[in-house]
Amino acid sequence: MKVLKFGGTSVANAQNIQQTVSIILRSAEPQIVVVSALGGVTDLLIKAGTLAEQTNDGYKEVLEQLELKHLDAARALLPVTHQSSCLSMIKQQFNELDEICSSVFYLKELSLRTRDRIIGFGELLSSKIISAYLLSQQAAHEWVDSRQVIKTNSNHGFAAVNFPATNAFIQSRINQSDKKLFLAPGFIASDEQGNTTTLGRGGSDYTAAIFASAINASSLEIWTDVTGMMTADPRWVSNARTIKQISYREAMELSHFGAKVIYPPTIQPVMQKNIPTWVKNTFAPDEAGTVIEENGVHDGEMITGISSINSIALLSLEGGGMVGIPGFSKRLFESLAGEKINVILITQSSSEHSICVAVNSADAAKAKIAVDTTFEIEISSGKVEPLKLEEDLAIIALVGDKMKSHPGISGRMFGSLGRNGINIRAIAQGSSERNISAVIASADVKKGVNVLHEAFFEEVYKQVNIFVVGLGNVGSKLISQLKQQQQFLLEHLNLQVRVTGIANSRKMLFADNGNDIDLNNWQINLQQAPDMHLDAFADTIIAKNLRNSVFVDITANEAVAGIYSRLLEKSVSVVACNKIAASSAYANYSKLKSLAKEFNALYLFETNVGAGLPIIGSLNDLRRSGDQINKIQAVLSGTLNFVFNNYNGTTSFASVVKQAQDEGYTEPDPRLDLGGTDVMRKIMILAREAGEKIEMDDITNNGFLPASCFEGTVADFYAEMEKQEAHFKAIYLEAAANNCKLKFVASYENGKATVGLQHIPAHSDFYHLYGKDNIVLFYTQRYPEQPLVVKGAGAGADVTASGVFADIIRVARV
Ligand SMILES: NC(=O)c1ccc[n+]([C@@H]2O[C@H](COP(=O)([O-])OP(=O)(O)OC[C@H]3O[C@@H](n4cnc5c(N)ncnc54)[C@H](O)[C@@H]3O)[C@@H](O)[C@H]2O)c1
Ligand SMILES: N[C@@H](CCO)C(=O)O
Repeated sequence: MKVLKFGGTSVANAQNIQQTVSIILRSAEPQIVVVSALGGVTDLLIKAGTLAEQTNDGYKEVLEQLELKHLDAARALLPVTHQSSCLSMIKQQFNELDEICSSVFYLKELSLRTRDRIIGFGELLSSKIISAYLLSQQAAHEWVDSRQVIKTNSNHGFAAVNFPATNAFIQSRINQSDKKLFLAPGFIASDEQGNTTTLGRGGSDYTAAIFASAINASSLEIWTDVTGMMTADPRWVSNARTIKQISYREAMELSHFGAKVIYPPTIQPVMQKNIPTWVKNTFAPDEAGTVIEENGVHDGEMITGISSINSIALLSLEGGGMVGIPGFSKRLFESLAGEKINVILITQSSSEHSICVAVNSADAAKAKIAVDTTFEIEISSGKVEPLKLEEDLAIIALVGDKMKSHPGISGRMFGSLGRNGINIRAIAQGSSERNISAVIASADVKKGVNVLHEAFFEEVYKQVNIFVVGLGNVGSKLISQLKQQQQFLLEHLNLQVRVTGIANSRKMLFADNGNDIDLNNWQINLQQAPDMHLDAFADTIIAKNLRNSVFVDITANEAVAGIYSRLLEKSVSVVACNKIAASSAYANYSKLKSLAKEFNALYLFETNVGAGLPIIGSLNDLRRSGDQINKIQAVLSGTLNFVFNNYNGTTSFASVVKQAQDEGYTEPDPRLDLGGTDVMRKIMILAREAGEKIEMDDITNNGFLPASCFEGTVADFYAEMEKQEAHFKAIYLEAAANNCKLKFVASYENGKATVGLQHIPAHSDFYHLYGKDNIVLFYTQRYPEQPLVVKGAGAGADVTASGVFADIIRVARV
C-alpha cells in the first residue's frame, strides 16, 4: 500500500481536483490519499478568526467568500444528482464555523485551541468534497477522519504526535476495512480530550508521512506543483534542474533552507522506516520527479542543492570578558530559548572573543532585549558589549552528502562568492560536512544562489553579463563581433556572454531580467529607450547585481571614466577602451588598480595603447616574469602614422587628417591625436605599467602643430590647418631632403618620457612602418640590445573592438 499527499495547489479548484483524482485512479495499488485545504483557504480561515477576535465583523464576509469557493468547487465537480448531500455538508460546516467565529467575536478571544478548530475546517471540507467526487466516479473508498487516528498532545498550533497510539489507531482503522482506497484530511489531529489539534504549517506532508510510517507503506508520494526538488529555487536560477535522487538527510537540509517543496518534519517518520518518498508534479505527472531514499545517489555531483533563507538577523555577543570562562554560551542560548527564539546558525571563533548566532529577523528585537537583560551586569562592567544586531541578511547554503571529506568545496564556494563581490558575514559548517552555510546581505542572495549554482552545477558554461557604454565606431563593431562570436564562445570556451545593458550619450537600454539585448535590433531599440543618465546607468548595473558583471567603456568621456571606482567597489570588472582614467592623475590610476585587487575585479585597458595589439599584455608578462623595463621606443599614433605616410604635399595636410578621421583612426576629437596628447597618454600608460610613477606634466611634447590650430572648434581646427598648409609642407620637404620619413615618436627611459616628430632614416626600425601601424620596442634586462618588438595596425574600429573583446574574455575566464 502507498500513501499519496496532494497539496493546496493540486486541489485549488474543480479542474485541479479532477487532475488529482485522475492520478489517484490510475494506480491499481491500494492507497491512502491525504489532501490539503483548497489553495489559499487556510490563510483566509486565519484571517476570519483574527478579524472576529478584533470584533471586526468583516469575518462574516471572509466566511461567505470561503463558503462560495467550496460551493463553487462542489457544483463544478459533481453531477447535479450527487450535489445535494455535498452542498448541505458544506453549508452545515459553515454554520458551525460561523458559530465558532461569532463566539470569538463576542468573547474577543481567539485561543490557540479555537484557532486550531477554525483552521482545521479547510482540510475537512476539501477531503469531503473530493470524497463526494470520488463517489460520483464510482470509486469505492473510505473517508478517514484523521482526528480519530492521529493522536497528539495539546500543544495547539504545533502538536506533538503520540506515535504508539497513532500507529495502532491507523493500523486498526485500515485493517478493519476491505477498501483499497482511503481519503484523509491532512494537517489535523486530536488530543486526548478529543479537541482538534494541528501539526504546524505544511503539516499535511507530515500527516501523509505518519500514515506511511504506520502502515509501512511501499512508498510515499508528495504531489505538488513543481517537478521534484530542484538544485536551486527555479524562480531565481533559470538553469535549476530537478534532483533525481537525494538522501533523507540531504532533503531535510534542503527543505529546512527554504526549498518549500516538502515540509521538513515529514522526512523523519519515513526515514526511520526507510520508505522511498517521491516528490512529483500533479500537473506533469509523467515526469519522474525526485525520489528521497536512504543513500540516494545523485548525478555524480559533489553538491546536491543550494538553498537560502531570507529575513535573517545576526546577533553577536562580543567581549574580552568571555574568554576562557565557561557558561557564557549557555546563558546566551537560554535567554534566547526563554523567548522561544529559534537559533538558525551558530558560529564561535576559537579566540572565544565572540559568539555569533543567526535568528529570524522577526525575533531580532526581542532577542536583543532578552540577551542584554541576561548580561546586564557583564555589560555594565565592560566584560561584554551590548548585543550587536545586524539585519537585512540571508543565509545561503550548499547541501550534499558527498561533500564529506572532499577538500576544496568551501574554497570554491567562498572564492566564487568573493569574485562576485559578495561579502560573507558569518559561516558555519557542521562536522557532518553535509551543509556549508554563509550569512550574506539579503540584496546579494539571488546573485549568490546563481553564482554557486554556476560554480557547482553549470560546468557547461559560465555566464558573463556585459554593460557597454559608447556605441560609436568601436562600440558598434564590438557589438557585431559579439553577435557573430556568441555561439563559438559557448561551444569552445563554455562562455555565455550576454550583453545586458548598452548606452550612448543619448539613450540607455537594459535587457529585462534574465534576458539579454537583442543584438540584431539594438540600434532601433536603443533609439526608443529612455534617455541616458550616467549615474542611473551605474545604479542599474549595481542594482541588477548580476554575476560576472563587466562594464565596458568605449567612449572618450571623462565622466564615464569617473564611475569606474563605484563599479569596481561592487566587484564589477571594468574594460576600458577610453584612455582617460589610466592617463589621469597617478593617484587615480593606482586607486583604480588597488580597488580592482581589493574587490576581486579586473580593470583592463589593453586597447589604450596600440588598439588591438598585445602591448600592455606583453609588458605585464615581462614584468610578472621578473624582467625590468629599461627603455621604450615607440610609434603609438595610428592617426599620425597614417597622416605622415600619406602626406606628400600634393593634397592638403588637412584633407589627409580628414581621411584618417573618416577611416575611424582618430580620437572623437582629432586634435588630441594631432597635438600629441594621445601619444603622451599612451607612453605614460606604458611607463606606469612599467612601474614608473609618472604624470602628464613629466612628459615633454615636441609638437608640430601651430598653437592657432587649437583654438575654437574641430571645424575651426580643419580650417586653420588649411591656412597653415605651408607650415606642414615645409616640415615634409625638410625630412624628404634628408631622405627621411616623418614619425611621431614616443620614448621613455630613466623616468623621463618624450614625444615628438622625428626624421627617421632608412636604417631605423621605424622607417618601414606603413599605414596606420604602431610599433613598440621594449628594451629590458633580458632584451638589452635586440628589443622585444610588437608591431601592427594600431588604430581602426575593427582591431580596437577585437582588443576590447579580448579583454572581456580575459575577465570572463578568471
Ligand atoms: N578608433 C580607434 O582606432 C581607437 C583605438 C583605440 C582606442 N580607441 C578609443 O575608443 C574610444 C571610442 O572611440 P570611437 O572611435 O568609437 O569614438 P566615437 O566618437 O565613434 O564613439 C564614442 C561613443 O561614446 C558615446 N559617448 C560619448 N560620451 C558619452 C557619455 N557621456 N555617456 C555615454 N556615451 C557617451 C557616444 O555617444 C558614442 O557612441 C575612444 O576613447 C578612443 O580613444 C579608439
Ligand atoms: N586615435 C588613436 C586610436 C588608437 O588609440 C590613434 O590614432 O592611434
